[in-house]
Amino acid sequence: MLIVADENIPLLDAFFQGFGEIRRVAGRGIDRAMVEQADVLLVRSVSQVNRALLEGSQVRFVGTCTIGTDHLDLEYFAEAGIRWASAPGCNARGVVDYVLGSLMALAEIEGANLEQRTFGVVGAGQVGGRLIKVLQGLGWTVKVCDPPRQVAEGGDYVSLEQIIEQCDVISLHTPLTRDGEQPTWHLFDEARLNRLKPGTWLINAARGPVIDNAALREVLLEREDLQAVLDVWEQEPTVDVDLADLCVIATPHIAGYSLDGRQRGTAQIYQALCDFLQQPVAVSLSDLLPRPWLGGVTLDADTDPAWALAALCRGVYDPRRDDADFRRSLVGTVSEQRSAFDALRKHYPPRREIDSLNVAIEGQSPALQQIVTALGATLL
Ligand SMILES: NC(=O)c1ccc[n+]([C@@H]2O[C@H](COP(=O)([O-])OP(=O)(O)OC[C@H]3O[C@@H](n4cnc5c(N)ncnc54)[C@H](O)[C@@H]3O)[C@@H](O)[C@H]2O)c1
Ligand SMILES: O=C(O)[C@H](O)[C@H](O)COP(=O)(O)O
Repeated sequence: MLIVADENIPLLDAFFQGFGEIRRVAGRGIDRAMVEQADVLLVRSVSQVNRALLEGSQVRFVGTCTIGTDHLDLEYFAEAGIRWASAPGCNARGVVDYVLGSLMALAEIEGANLEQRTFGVVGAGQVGGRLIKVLQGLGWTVKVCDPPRQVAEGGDYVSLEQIIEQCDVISLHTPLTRDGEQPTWHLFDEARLNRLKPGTWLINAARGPVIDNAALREVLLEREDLQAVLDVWEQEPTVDVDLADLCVIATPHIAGYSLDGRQRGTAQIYQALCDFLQQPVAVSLSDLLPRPWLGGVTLDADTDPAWALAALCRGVYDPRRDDADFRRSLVGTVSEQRSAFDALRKHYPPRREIDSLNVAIEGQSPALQQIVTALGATLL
């Protein structure tokens, strides 16, 4: 069996060498000739997998080691009888850590009290759902917009217009969709961006085109009160440098790049391939993932809860280092910037998720206990 795989998929050998030959290719440059003889194609989000790539090949299984599936032509797969799998939720916690780290940075930069803000989460799936749980666990006010879930399940949801009118912080966690009842392409267009409440913080760690980037650039130029955090960009790996300059935090699509999340993505696709081939699962991620290394922290019961919250979140992940590296890369020609975008991602340093963190509290402090539990760190 020939497996053609994006070279940036971690643990390829550990999971897949038992199946046959693994041929590594650059994900962004995958072409027909590379996949023609492949039985299995393993990708990440940078490869467009569609009829133009696969027609005439012998590929029967496509696995994307990512949450997002907007780079896959699922209609064509159904028509061609190609089985596919993605990795739902694999790096959702990494994105939550990114959002929390961004909130802590913004609170510091703006001198804002997070407890007094109203949070809006748009998209309550794997990522948004986890984020909502953390924010509610902290006792903060959260409004949620998810029309597909509202229709399917009912529940306590608000409209997008209510989010825009009522929220001080808006975090986007929808898939990128162009069709259907609730398409998200340019969900935040010029009109909606202009209606944001004064002082709104807008965070996009979903997919770039969920926000009209050109419109956002114009609105940010006009409205200095708004703060934007962007991890994803409309024309990745090309970035609108003027827009990046106007963002308070700008990063090269690394929100979900926790070590755990990336390796979990590979493990989920390995399991899906075993299922497709009707083979037993023989390799386990827990045997491969390095032991948690964030270590332990001891908090005195007198520690100020707001300080503890910021310190714990920043200890896990502070996006300002990635922001600085990214801004340094936005020089030279467009082609150099595109290469730098991919290089920052390819050589991304290992980052652990918050459950690697053990927190002990010396003395009795229900407020600190609530914070540690809400964040998902391990309370000793
Ligand atoms: N930046 C990163 O590194 C990174 C990492 C992981 C995931 N992502 C992206 O984050 C997004 C969310 O991922 P997920 O795993 O939570 O997806 P998910 O499919 O689990 O959840 C998405 C939710 O959005 C809702 N939704 C769909 N259309 C909507 C609309 N018009 N308005 C409001 N809600 C809508 C769905 O009902 C669903 O509940 C995806 O775009 C994914 O590709 C980015
Ligand atoms: O969809 C996802 O899982 C994330 O956006 C993921 O982090 C994308 O990473 P990439 O496939 O571009 O390496």
